[in-house]
Amino acid sequence: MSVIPPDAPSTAPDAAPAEGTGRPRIGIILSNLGTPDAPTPAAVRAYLREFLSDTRVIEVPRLVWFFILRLFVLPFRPRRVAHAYAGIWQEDSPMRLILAAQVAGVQQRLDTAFPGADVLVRPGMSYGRPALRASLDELQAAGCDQLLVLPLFPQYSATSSAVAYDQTGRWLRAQRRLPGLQIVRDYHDHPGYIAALADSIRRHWAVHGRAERLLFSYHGIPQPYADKGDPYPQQCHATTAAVVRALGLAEGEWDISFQSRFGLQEWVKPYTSELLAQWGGAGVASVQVLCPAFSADCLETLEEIAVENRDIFLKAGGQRYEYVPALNADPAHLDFLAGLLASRITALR
Ligand SMILES: C=CC1=C(C)c2cc3[nH]c(cc4nc(cc5[nH]c(cc1n2)c(C)c5CCC(=O)O)C(CCC(=O)O)=C4C)c(C)c3C=C
Ligand SMILES: [Fe+2]
Ligand SMILES: [Fe+2]
Repeated sequence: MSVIPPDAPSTAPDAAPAEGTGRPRIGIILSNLGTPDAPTPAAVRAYLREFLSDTRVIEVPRLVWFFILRLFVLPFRPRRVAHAYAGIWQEDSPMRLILAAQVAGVQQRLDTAFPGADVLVRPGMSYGRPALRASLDELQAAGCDQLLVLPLFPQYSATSSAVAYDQTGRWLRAQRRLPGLQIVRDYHDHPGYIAALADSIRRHWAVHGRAERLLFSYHGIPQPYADKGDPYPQQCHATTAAVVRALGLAEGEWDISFQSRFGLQEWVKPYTSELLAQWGGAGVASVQVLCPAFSADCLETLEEIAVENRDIFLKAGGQRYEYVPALNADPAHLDFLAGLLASRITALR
């Protein structure tokens, strides 16, 4: 369970802004969801306990969920999920490795764009390591008095992006000397992001040729969350429409679906696995799947989409299945992210 810091500001003296440069020192956090420390049941259990204790993610009444989580989820799920992580693990979790590469690439681009300026870029996970709040501590200790937080969720959801706001808010609550702060809420229809996605598909086509269908598969959320006003599904549809326009796709050449369903509730539909099974059975021979909600490859893309859903499609009768990788640390993605941040930095100077 995450520990909320005390409301009173810390007794430690806050670092002063950088002196002598005449410019504010700017700290940037690239934030993602978080991932276990190791592909083991113990590490996955610790990760799931923190993640699934967040009321942003699970809206079941606390006492009821306390028992469900401890009696039915944490004793069983970690073993199965750890096995899935073991299948995608590199020297570390892909999400953490990719975030480190994204941070390095954005730092290098901002150093070039703002020569002589003090811009520090750091990674920050909502759950697990490196924690968003620890990176904020680090930036503050380095004297940053202007902070920019960029959650790497292109489409806003209360279950993902809002957690980065919550973590930042908890950190602020414990500070006496507050920095200037901006948080990027979403970039689901930003022309640079749409261009980077469309370009990644064109590059995939250049190597592999085209398939009969292009499927845009997004991480799902429970349908009741959408009914209560979470704009995530609309933003997923808007991203898809913009990429479809950029690629000039015709009706019938593409579709949209939602993956990663968890629990017994109804989630936003159609479900990726059901749609792929239906297509395979209906004679669709080839499909390419893109996951635009994920700025970095992770368990949900490398295992659920690239392995599990491939099996579903091929077993149902499909013949060719390809996953188009996430934007990760592609130069076009890093250029876009650095450009998005540069426009905010310019407004600060
Ligand atoms: C109610 C449960 C969940 C909601 C709502 C949810 C929303 C959501 N998640 C992401 C991005 C990622 N989720 C990832 C893993 C993951 N997600 C859930 C549950 C919900 N997600 C679980 C339980 C897990 C862990 C794996 C498992 O037990 O099945 C990941 C991958 C992390 C990794 O380590 O690789 C990402 C990324 C978004 C964008 C989102 C809402 C839009
Ligand atoms: Fe998730
Ligand atoms: Fe999943």
